[in-house]
Amino acid sequence: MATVADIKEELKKVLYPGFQKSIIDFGFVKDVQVGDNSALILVDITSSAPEVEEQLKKDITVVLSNAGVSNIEIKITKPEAPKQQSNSVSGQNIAPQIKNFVMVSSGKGGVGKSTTTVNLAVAAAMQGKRVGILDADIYGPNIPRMMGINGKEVEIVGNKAKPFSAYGVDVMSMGSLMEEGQALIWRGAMIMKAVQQLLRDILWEELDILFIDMPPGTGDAQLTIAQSVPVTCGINVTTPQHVALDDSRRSLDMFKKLHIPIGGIVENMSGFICPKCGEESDIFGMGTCDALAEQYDTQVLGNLPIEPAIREGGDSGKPVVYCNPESESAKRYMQSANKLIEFIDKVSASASNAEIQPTTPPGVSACSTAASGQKSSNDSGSCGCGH
Ligand SMILES: Nc1ncnc2c1ncn2[C@@H]1O[C@H](COP(=O)(O)OP(=O)(O)OP(=O)(O)O)[C@@H](O)[C@H]1O
Repeated sequence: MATVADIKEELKKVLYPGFQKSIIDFGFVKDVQVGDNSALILVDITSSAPEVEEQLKKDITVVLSNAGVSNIEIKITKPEAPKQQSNSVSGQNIAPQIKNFVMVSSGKGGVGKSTTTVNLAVAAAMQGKRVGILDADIYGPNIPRMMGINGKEVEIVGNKAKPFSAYGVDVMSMGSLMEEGQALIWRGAMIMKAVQQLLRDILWEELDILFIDMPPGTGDAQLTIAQSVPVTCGINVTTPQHVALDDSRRSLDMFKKLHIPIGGIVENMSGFICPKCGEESDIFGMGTCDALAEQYDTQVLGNLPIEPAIREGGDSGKPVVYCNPESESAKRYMQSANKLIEFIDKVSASASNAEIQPTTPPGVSACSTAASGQKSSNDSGSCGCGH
């Protein structure tokens, strides 16, 4: 017969959905009682989402059945879901201690979105702002490497995770919380839950600006963030080629549909600065974002050249803006951050997400019916609701 200690040992295999830690390590298992081939497990969780409870019941049952326990009773207590009227038009903010949220997006991967996030955030911190980075790029969370905190253990305080601190910036990444490759199979409801946890279950201090590095494209994660907090503005990172600009338009259209003010466009890999002679030459094109910015009634925050120092800074966890402040790119990141801060100051007071609140119950996105057992109209992970 399994003892209480045996059962607890087995429960260490049950990870809290969206996190790398087990329900035992989180301290969520409040009581274990064993009888003749039976076990009663009491679990107290912090999420009110029904899909988290469902997932845990399934995982606990599998683990204990495999250990030979046949009669398993699981009781899960959780906080009551926030009340929401079906026709709710009130805005939501699940991280009210943060003054401004900046969503950093790109039409596609590899254009330098994370690099830009890191350098703009560090530049803003160097200008005296209290800054955080939330790496919500679940498909390629590379902020930890770029900020030099790769592989560091997350500190848990109570039921929450403490952000890391690097270059004067608070940082938390999906990459620090989940197993490698774990998110690749995520769809709809799981992505939304994970993204909300990054805002709610992380011990963010009072911040002036939280930069949110989004997964490329326009999907569930973008919509969830926009519904969960009033995003002050969105910025788009793109390379200058016309094919890249087409993808950027989708990303800029998404900001418009989500009622997010567009803070500007960063034209990355705009020309090449030779490390030997310092001369700037055109590779992918330069200045192509000016027309795009005009079309969307916004500004170009900066033109960042291809500069080996930027890539080296990313790979070695030493952001160029901090570690090589005399470089041309560091100066341009500083100017871009300045422009962004000016924009934030202008629109901060009016940031609201009241117009995009879901009319579905909490925990179920207006865009995904996965949690209610129906198949989503768009199973590719992107939002199918027209937003
Ligand atoms: N201006 C630049 N000069 C030189 N290298 C750059 C520049 N911008 C980005 N890079 C390099 O390009 C690579 C891709 O950048 P990054 O990871 O920031 O892109 P991303 O858009 O966030 O990609 P993904 O969304 O796929 O994670 C990195 O190795 C980065 O160091």
